[in-house]
Amino acid sequence: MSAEPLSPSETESRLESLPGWALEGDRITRTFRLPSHFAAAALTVHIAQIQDELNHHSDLTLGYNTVALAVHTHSAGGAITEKDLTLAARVAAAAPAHGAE
Ligand SMILES: C[C@H](O)[C@H](O)[C@H]1CNC2=NC(N)=NC(=O)C2=N1
Repeated sequence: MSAEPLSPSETESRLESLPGWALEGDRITRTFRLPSHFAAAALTVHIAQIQDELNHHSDLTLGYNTVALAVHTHSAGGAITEKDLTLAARVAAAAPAHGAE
């Protein structure tokens, strides 16, 4: 998996296939809304599992019924890379089973 920086325009075009994800500053972000606090907490654990499996980690924020991610690649100087898009896709695939929108 490449850790080459993606340009902002390339990132924007790749995010078209990841609904709900957006480029904000130097990170890609998404906030999920869950049916309960417990469901939100469960999603954070699932995301932590995915992140350890990929050895790629977001800033992950648990709210009352929300889970927010902000991702970039530290080892690429904080740029967006393929690793961030892979993590975003894996989280997007896992979230619906937790009732996330
Ligand atoms: C040593 C370990 O491989 C690195 O610290 C990994 C872990 N998780 C990471 N996560 C993110 N987002 N960027 C990285 O560069 C990164 N590097």
